[in-house]
Amino acid sequence: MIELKEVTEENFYEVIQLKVSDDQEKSRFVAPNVRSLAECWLYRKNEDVFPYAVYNGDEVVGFLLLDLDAEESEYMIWRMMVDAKYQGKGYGRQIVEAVMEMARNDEDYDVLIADYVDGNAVMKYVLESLGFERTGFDEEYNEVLMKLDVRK
Ligand SMILES: CC(=O)SCCNC(=O)CCNC(=O)[C@H](O)C(C)(C)COP(=O)(O)OP(=O)(O)OC[C@H]1O[C@@H](n2cnc3c(N)ncnc32)[C@H](O)[C@@H]1OP(=O)(O)O
Repeated sequence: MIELKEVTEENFYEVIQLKVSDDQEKSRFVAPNVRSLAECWLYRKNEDVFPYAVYNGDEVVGFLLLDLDAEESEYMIWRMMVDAKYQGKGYGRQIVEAVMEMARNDEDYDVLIADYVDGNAVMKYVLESLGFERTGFDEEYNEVLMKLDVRK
């Protein structure tokens, strides 16, 4: 079972050392975690971006970046990744399920969105199998836009 914990001084180095596979990196499925953390600093005044270290027991196995849009009542999985050596063990699915639970427990929010780069078969499968539906395609970023109504 995974656990989401705030990124702190304690786990920061582990988080930035996490890596996806070479193929996933070449396909640009996700930005490096160090960039995501830099973006958290950039947008810190908005107070709506939340980076998490994903733990399995004492080990940091992945990273999650949430972006909350209160006006649109939307939770967004901006970025998520599982280190290449921990992939295929169910952690990716558990991350999405954990965010679904957070959004459901937050009465101000109705919708969860997550966009993936076209060709990311694992992310497509995980989101579709959890009930997300395709709402469009972003030509600029080559991303499939996915949405889940968490109130249904
Ligand atoms: C919003 C965004 O951030 S989109 C970007 C997401 N991040 C990335 O793509 C970065 C690189 N990839 C990763 O970090 C990981 O592969 C993740 C996060 C996408 C998935 O994490 P994992 O821990 O490997 O996933 P998990 O073990 O939960 O398996 C997911 C499912 O995909 C299935 N799967 C594996 N390979 C494939 C494939 N090629 N095609 C379709 N499904 C597949 C698995 O069988 C599993 O199915 P199940 O849940 O029914 O058993």
